[in-house]
Amino acid sequence: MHRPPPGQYVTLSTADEPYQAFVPAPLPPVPPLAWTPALRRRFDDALVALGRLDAITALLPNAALLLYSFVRKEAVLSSQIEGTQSSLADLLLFEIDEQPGVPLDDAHEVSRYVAALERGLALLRGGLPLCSRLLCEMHAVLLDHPRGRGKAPGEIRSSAVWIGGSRPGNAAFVPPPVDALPACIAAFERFLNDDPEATSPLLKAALAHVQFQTIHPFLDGNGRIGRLLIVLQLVADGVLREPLLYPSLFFKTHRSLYYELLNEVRLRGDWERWLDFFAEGVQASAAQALVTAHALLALVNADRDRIATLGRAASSALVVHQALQRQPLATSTALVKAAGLTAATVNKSLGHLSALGIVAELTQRQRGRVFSYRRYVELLNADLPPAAA
Ligand SMILES: Nc1ncnc2c1ncn2[C@@H]1O[C@H](COP(=O)(O)OP(=O)(O)OP(=O)(O)O)[C@@H](O)[C@H]1O
Repeated sequence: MHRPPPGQYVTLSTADEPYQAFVPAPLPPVPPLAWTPALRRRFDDALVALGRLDAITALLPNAALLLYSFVRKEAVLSSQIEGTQSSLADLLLFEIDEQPGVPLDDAHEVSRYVAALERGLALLRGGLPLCSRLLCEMHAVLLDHPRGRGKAPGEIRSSAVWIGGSRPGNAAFVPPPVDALPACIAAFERFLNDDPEATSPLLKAALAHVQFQTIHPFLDGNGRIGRLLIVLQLVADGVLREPLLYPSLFFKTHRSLYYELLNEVRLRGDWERWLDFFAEGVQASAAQALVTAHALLALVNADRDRIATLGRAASSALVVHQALQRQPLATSTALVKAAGLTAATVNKSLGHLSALGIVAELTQRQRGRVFSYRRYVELLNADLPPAAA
């Protein structure tokens, strides 16, 4: 549906060149959304898929261990949209201080995405509502790496930004000027917290994502903070108990449509096409996460059964196996720490797990050996695009 642009253009200029910046009107959209039966259906399907995904955290005892890897997978994908080349294995290697196959900065940058999500979750669980303070704190963590430090980490921008083009005058889109930011952000915070009216969580996440990108409150990292906000908000609103959803694969796969639909909202007030795309993305991501979760849990259960045949050695090997689910690439030192067993016991267990074909040693070194829970990592990589595999 086409409407007038949901906001106002203001004319500004740099070096005598005029340009127009867009200041979005507060959410929710006016006039109200056109809920066609097809769009309702999309939202229903997405909510059902989210419910199924959420259920695994309650129903399956090992599901909490999935979180570690799922969060990292989302970090890799979201950061690839931004242009980093780090793969999941690179990130896991970086985290254990092993040299990844890509520039260290890339892996470092991706690791900050994981840390930013953890920071946001901790603040949320500590009682802070979704607000600009929380987003700024996450942003400070996200940009805490060599390339990010010059881009005002943790601060609302104090200069103009533009998207597409070499200057505001030839940009595809110029977000609100600095002096309009406080009012835009205050209205955005109110919307996230159901003021002036409650909005159902999935619709809120969809509308908020566009609004956040349109406001572009930071100098850099808006895409990643905006994608993190989707998952955080679903957690804040009780749709998911844990951030198990990774929507960035969908956005990455359909990146030009993603950008086009963000534009269509601003240019023509066409929220409905965006909502349809967003709900499809959430549904597809939740369904994919569920498939991956079941495959991982089936593998873990099958491997547990095989480990149980080890007899007396089984109990220590099961503890190491458990630690490997949290950290599917790990040094033996890290596994000693995680398992709470002696180095000798862990090394013996790793020997058993290698003999069973469950783990593989990657370095062929005597010291600082790195073990991979091979099939587990393969399954996590299964739906990643080739560049990330
Ligand atoms: N035409 C557009 N209108 C509004 N937002 C847009 C448009 N095109 C892109 N965007 C948003 O801007 C984000 C990029 O902003 P920014 O560079 O600050 O974020 P990033 O996290 O560093 O990069 P990326 O999103 O590419 O990972 C895109 O992810 C998208 O969400």
